Amino acid sequence: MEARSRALDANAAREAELDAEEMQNAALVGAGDDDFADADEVGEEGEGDEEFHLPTAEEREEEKKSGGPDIHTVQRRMRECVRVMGSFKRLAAKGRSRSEYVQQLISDIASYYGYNEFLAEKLFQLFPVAEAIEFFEANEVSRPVTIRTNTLRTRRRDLAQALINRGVNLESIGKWTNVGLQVFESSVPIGATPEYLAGHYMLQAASSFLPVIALSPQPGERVLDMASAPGGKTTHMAALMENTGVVFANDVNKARTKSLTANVHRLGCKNVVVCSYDGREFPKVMGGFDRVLLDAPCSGTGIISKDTGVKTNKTERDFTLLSHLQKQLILCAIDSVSPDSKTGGYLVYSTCSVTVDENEAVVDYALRKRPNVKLVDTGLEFGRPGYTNYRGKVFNEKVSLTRRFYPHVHNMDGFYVAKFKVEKRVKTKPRDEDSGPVVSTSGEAIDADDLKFNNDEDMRYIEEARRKAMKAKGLRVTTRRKPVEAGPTVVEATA
Ligand SMILES: C[S@@+](CC[C@H](N)C(=O)[O-])C[C@H]1O[C@@H](n2cnc3c(N)ncnc32)[C@H](O)[C@@H]1O
Repeated sequence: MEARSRALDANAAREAELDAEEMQNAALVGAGDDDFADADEVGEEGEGDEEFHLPTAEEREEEKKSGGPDIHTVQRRMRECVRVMGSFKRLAAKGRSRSEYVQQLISDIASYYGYNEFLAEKLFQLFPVAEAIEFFEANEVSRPVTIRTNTLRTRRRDLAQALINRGVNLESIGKWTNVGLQVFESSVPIGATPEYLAGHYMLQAASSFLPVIALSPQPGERVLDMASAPGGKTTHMAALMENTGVVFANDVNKARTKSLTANVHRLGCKNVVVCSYDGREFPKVMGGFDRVLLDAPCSGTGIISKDTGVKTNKTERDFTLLSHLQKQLILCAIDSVSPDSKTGGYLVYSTCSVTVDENEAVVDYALRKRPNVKLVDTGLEFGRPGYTNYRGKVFNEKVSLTRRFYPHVHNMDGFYVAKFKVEKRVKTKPRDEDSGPVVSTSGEAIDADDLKFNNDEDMRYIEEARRKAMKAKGLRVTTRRKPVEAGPTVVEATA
């Protein structure tokens, strides 16, 4: 009886959630002005004379076999599905479920925008229905060209003047940055002007300014940029530090450190040391930093408008491997920060991806494995709060202090920023001769084993993802492999 009542409560809660989502969708549909947002204007019956029919699973199969529907059918179907899902109870066809509309919509999004269905679904799930369409639409449009003034060489107003004199039409990006300029049009190539060659600016996406602003490195500090090539953020940090202290600019990829070194020289950064280690070797190779930036290797789902290959070249396995690598890197980054730093003791974690696996899940994992760190405000003036509850996963409530940035909301690349304060680890009386339980800064006792990177756990997920990927490709699935100690593949994306 009790269980039944709990189930009814859960159902009612889910219904209420869906109703709220419907209202939000309806508001978005009403507010937007893109192709899909005017769905309601065509009235209760939908558009055109022909009544809309949601294809059955069999009809969808037939459609696929015959080479897929024409673009107008797909467009109309997407509009209709968005409209129906904006007010499901009222508009859905009798006997058809919400998941049938969702499946159809995801499949149409994939074919219309050119994604594989796996990624289309993963990204679709991040937003209410109508907003998801806005996100996919925004990925079809290039973001504004932006540059960052190198304050080691010039002032923004002098740079703006010099470029205007060369026929560049530009404006400041926004109040949140005093070094950014947005280029509207230019009669000269912006990556080859004398000012560019003299290092007066860096061609850099606006979103890339955010983690450095959040980290806020100070003059005289010792800073690590753990994954730094080609150096957009390293050189920004060097400038904020006024060429004092030291920035260790590391990247595992030796070839990429060439462009990093070139940028360091061009921009006149004298406080940068370039090195090439796997980030997972820190802090063994070096530690005790006042601040660390981990601009992690990621899937690049925030920069699809720049790299359209992401639409089709990512599988579930890639996300599992990346999340695994990101978790390993973030623990090493935390351990490289000096909790005794007089001026800092901070880590910023960022990615140019919008998936939860690469962002909130990694941050939440770090909080669980390192009880001596806490999330703090990023200090950024805008951005949506990180998810604390996502599709059944519940994260630490402080994850709401992290920030998400989206192309359709902020007109910049999709991005994620989290800022941690690292405090001292406190040990209580030893359990045996050489090790004792660690307690969190809140005094909670933590099992020492729990602090280690759980390789086996992640390898199980990786193996499962490999099997699924093989199945999806129609390949025969081999017997389950034992977890191996192999380092994950590095999938790169530049911000
Ligand atoms: C998002 S990009 C960094 C962009 C850079 N921060 C910037 O602003 O110009 C990620 C970088 O991580 C590097 N990387 C990948 N795996 C790594 C690892 N295990 N250790 C250190 N760097 C790694 C890649 O070579 C790539 O240059």
